[in-house]
Amino acid sequence: MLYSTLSVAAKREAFRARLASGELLRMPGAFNPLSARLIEARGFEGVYISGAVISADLGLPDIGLTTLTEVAGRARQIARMTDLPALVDADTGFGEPMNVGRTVQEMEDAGVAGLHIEDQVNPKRCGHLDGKEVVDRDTALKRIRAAVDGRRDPNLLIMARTDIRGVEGMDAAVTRARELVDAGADAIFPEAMATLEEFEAMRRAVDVPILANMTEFGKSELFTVDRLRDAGVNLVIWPVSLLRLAMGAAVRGLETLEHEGALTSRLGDMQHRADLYDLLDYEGYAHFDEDVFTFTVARD
Ligand SMILES: C[C@](O)(C(=O)O)[C@H](CC(=O)O)C(=O)O
Ligand SMILES: [Mg+2]
Repeated sequence: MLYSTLSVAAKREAFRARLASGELLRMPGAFNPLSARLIEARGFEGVYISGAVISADLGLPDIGLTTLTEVAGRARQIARMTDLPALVDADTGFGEPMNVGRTVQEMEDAGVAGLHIEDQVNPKRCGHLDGKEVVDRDTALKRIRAAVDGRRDPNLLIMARTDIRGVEGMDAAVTRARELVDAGADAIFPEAMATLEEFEAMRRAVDVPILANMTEFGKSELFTVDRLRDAGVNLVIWPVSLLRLAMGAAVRGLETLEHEGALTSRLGDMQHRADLYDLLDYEGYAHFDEDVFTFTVARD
């Protein structure tokens, strides 16, 4: 009922512990608070909060148009709805290194377990598109140092994302990843790795957890969880996948409505009302009503 039953501190601690255990944590992207509930109910280990999804949800492209306030607000709505740890996409940190410090504090207050900050120039773009640019080494490291300085809860996971692979190649990516770890990053998100061998090279390069981005229609081949685990990956995200699936279903549903004038033939594709109510814990609210509001007042 209502929000997560765990405190934010407990979620961060659990996230750190699971990462330290070496298991591979699967974190599908929640496109809204309700889908975070579904991810938890299906037994996944975490929830990813994607910048691309937040932008798309607002009808905007993912080119740095969203503000810190919008992203932190959505992160709060999603993170509070689940007992799972949430990892949020903080893009380039929303400004200069000083802003990055503030971004970290806002995200801490929003209740996420971790966030990632990337080394793209502003305005950023999707990491799987051509023509992106990265900042110089100094600026990239300053962003991470500012993030670490801004953090108040040592259990908040600060992940550095590097986009340099798609710009300067794999050697540069390995060097940048090592430098980001030296600057204080707790984990590395090597963006747009093309092959499993590239993930393995990144695995050998740093001794902190690494993340694999299994976004569709991008630069990376889509590897299974088992193959990523064997390559030594610690976290995997499918950032936009649930939104893509839901939008794909919406397109097909609208087509049916156009052609058939009713959605009867699509009922099997829909989440049943009963399943929605389970997810929302309607029953818990009903009991609450009974226990709290159904009482008799004695008159004498
Ligand atoms: C992970 C990502 O940063 C996101 O915002 O979800 C995107 C995903 C995408 O656009 O497919 C990315 O840059 O990879
Ligand atoms: Mg993003």
